[in-house]
Amino acid sequence: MKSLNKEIYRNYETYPEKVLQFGEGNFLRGFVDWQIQVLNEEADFNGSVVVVQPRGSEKIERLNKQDGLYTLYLQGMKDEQEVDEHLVIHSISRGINLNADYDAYMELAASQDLRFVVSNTTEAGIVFNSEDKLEDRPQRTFPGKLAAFLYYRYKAFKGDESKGCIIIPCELVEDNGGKVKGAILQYAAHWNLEEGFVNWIHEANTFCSSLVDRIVPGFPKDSYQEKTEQLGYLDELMVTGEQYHLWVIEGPAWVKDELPFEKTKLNAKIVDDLTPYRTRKVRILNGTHTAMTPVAYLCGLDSVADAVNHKEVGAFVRELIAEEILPTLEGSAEELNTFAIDVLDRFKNPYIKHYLMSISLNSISKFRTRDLPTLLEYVTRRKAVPKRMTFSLSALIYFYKGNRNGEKIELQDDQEILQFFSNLWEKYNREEIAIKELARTALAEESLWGLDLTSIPQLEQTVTAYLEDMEQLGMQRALEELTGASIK
Ligand SMILES: NC(=O)c1ccc[n+]([C@@H]2O[C@H](COP(=O)([O-])OP(=O)(O)OC[C@H]3O[C@@H](n4cnc5c(N)ncnc54)[C@H](O)[C@@H]3O)[C@@H](O)[C@H]2O)c1
Ligand SMILES: O=P(O)(O)OC[C@@H](O)[C@@H](O)[C@H](O)[C@H](O)CO
Repeated sequence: MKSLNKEIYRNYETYPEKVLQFGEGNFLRGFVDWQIQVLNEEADFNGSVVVVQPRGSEKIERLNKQDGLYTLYLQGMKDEQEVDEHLVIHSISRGINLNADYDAYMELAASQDLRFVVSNTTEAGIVFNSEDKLEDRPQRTFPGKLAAFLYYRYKAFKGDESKGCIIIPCELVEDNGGKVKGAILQYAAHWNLEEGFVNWIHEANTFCSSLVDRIVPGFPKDSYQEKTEQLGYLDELMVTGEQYHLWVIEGPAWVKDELPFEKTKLNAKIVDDLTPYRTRKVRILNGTHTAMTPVAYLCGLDSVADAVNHKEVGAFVRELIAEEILPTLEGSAEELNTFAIDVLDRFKNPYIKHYLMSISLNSISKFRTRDLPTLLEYVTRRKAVPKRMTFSLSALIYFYKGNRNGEKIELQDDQEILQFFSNLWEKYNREEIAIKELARTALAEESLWGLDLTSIPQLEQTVTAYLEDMEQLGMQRALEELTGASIK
């Protein structure tokens, strides 16, 4: 069978290269590149995307082998109807392998057409590394690469202020636009770049923070064969995602003229302040994902849909949202409730299999940013610990024991974090410490949570009790004890 490329798929227009994209991952391909295609088709955006890989080069080579083409499945509810559609995305003109062809990257910096930069380099990507040099080909970090790119552009156009870029990071990090700009300025200072460049960064470029929302589980490993037979071609870059999408971009109103979302069916908006959208999404959607994962996985479940459809786990998830997450958020209770109902419907999407293990990646830092604020706010408002969120925290500590019914769990987190928990559970297994001490040591570790959690009244005792239940009864029965208790 042939592979997807422009020999077998020719039916599309090509456009000037207007967007530089840092990241070749599933999310950007299932979200931004699809939106660029819709902007071209419905609003004359007239632009294509050049992709660079923030680290490595293997996926860029695969992208180029397919001439930037790939099949996107969008499956789920749309306007209250079930929709299962797929289309070939052709908005990517090419990928540049920065290790092999850095010159092409420098040439792109001098392009008249280029106007936008987008990125998704995970929570770990927006960083400064003092070892990066301007002369590196390429620099190690994403901001290092972008700082060099913008400097070549500044030089190529002799500081022309009309040649700046609109930079829209998509990383799920607060103030992502400000953080990228801060890192660029740090590189400018570190590399002793001239004041004119720093002024050009401020005056000619617009850094827009953004909030993205679409569940994109990515490559359909369970249904790839079936999909390939239906399509009649091989596609290593196939992506699956839900129908729902929201892109909120914080920036000046004139950005609407350059990104004409309003002329399209896209659920994308340019706003003055994205904070309310972000807090709501991160606490309700991502927070619930992260909080349910260790509980559901240790009950023997593998996907988000399995979890919300399970009697006890589903009830746990719904009560967690209703009783603990929503009451700790600011804003209209009705709007928050509607958003939460939609999120639960999205979790049940029968078309996509969103694996709990993929959500579990870096769970400790995710709990810290997505769930701990709920726990702390609840304690402040109610003067008591939220029992379901505390149960999740206990389940998370239990998950890092690394064992499900005798099978090893492939934990994915920073090496130091994995080592910390492995040492702790080994001490417990050797009977050197009891659960109480294990709970205290884990909760007191500020490097994990950003604060000493034993300072929260009743938290240590509650976590100890839940961990004892988990150890003695197993997760399913420990959960039954909890939900049974909550019904009384
Ligand atoms: N998949 C989703 O449903 C979804 C939805 C919204 C947001 N996100 C965000 O996207 C990220 C995951 O992206 P994905 O789902 O496309 O996964 P992916 O594994 O397909 O892509 C990850 C991308 O991040 C890059 N990357 C990883 N670590 C990096 C680092 N230290 N420095 C620079 N680049 C790095 C990789 O090169 C790759 O381009 C997460 O941070 C998540 O919060 C994902
Ligand atoms: O992608 P992660 O690993 O940061 O988080 C897992 C999920 O919570 C996340 O991917 C959501 O599905 C997404 O943020 C929805 O917009």
